[in-house]
Amino acid sequence: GRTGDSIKSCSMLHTALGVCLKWILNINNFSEISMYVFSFSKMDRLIEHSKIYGPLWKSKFGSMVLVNVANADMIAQVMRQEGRHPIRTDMPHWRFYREIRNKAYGPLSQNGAEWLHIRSVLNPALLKPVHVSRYTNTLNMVVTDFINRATWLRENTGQGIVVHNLADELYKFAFEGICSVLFETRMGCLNEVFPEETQKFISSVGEMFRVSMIILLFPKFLWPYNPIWKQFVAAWDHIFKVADKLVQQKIGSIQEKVRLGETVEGEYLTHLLLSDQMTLEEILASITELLVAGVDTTSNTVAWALYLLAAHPEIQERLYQEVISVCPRGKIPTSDDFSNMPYLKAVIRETLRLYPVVPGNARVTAEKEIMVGDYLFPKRTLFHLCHYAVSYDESVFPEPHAFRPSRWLRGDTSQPRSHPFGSIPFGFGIRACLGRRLAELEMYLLMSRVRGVQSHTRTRLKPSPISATG
Ligand code: HEM
Repeated sequence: GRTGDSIKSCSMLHTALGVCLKWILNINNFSEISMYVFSFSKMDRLIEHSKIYGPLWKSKFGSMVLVNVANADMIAQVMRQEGRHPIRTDMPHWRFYREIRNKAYGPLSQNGAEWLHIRSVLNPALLKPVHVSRYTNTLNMVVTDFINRATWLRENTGQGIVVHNLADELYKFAFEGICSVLFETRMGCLNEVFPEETQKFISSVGEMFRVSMIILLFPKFLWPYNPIWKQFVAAWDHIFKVADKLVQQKIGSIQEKVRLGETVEGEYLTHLLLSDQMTLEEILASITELLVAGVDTTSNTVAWALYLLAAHPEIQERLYQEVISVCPRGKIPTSDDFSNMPYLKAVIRETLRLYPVVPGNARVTAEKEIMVGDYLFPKRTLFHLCHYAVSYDESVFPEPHAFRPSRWLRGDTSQPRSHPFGSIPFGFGIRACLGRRLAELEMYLLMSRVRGVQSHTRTRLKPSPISATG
């Protein structure tokens, strides 16, 4: 639903903007640029380009010149030369918003030594498996609510067979899940009546991302006169307003506990507020950026995984057998159970190879010149690492279009081990995804219990013993 609508409105916007940009700004490659923003089918052009131009070619994005890298060895070369403070892009529009509103920067928008400091504070509670496993109960409650809601929707609006708008429902699930961890608060996204304020918050996040790439196509001096910039600012204002309210609520409840002499316990936000390693403004900025980075990514991956499973009953069956062997009779899984579910992990891993929600990522070599292949690139070269193209390179993954989770099983000797940089859906190195462990836990918890709601695909499935509880 949401994806379909946005693609429709995007293609109109695409045509209109293409004409305006060619005319006003003399930018001719809007189709190529738009593929980053709008759809996967257009991403296939990157594969075509890598076949035509080879593993390294230049292109333009607005006024920026990109060096595209579509070869696993060369991607490894770029990533292994990144210094102590890798830069993705300067994020000038995100930074400009923070400048004019006097806000702090978070892990996505900050660079240099300040970025390293932010990561050193945020990393432990999000990346260490032992810390992340503490969010299991919180997330399991969200999964239970999601399953209840999906079951209700299927029975009441889908003639007992279909859950309509599953992508929307998964988005709400991911939003609720991440808020429950980051703000230690339930937002009510899975309630029968969807809170209006939460809806506005979600719309603002979507709006901010939608216009974010478009702004980059205009020179900075034009931003203040551009209606799109105003939308961008309004969206961020709303995101920060709601995040600020949630953080203030948490501070209020901590103060109340201290006043009553009670022990203050909590998870992520409480931990950040109680340690004095960041100012309140910095905490707010970081939490907000974590939130915007963590919703679409997780929900889209689960949506693709369910779609792929529905098309591959034999893989679905194997997954189901694994899940019930580890969690029989409706046992709710814990994080420890996933070490005995290699196939579930492989299903998610293969989904991320086929549909990496971040199909390519950027690196600016700020600190030194770097060598890629036989070429020496100067400082400040902006590389676009084309992970999507490499994931479909048959010399890296034989039969690259096949959905084959067994590629990722350790014991599977039927195929050669893939190149370590052939598919890196969470990035690599010290600037890699901060939410990886949380996203994986959230996806495994959902996928191991969701079988009973997969009938959105109109495939009749055996009812899950687990969904019967929810
Ligand atoms: C399936 C889910 C996800 C995928 C595939 C994904 C993928 C990525 C990728 C590819 C990057 C860029 C890495 C690089 O440049 O080397 C990234 C960065 C980031 N991700 Fe994720 N992500 C996911 C979920 C999440 C979640 C749930 C959160 C928040 C809890 C999150 C927070 C971040 C942040 C803050 C960064 C920026 C890190 C930095 O610049 O220091 N991500 N993610």
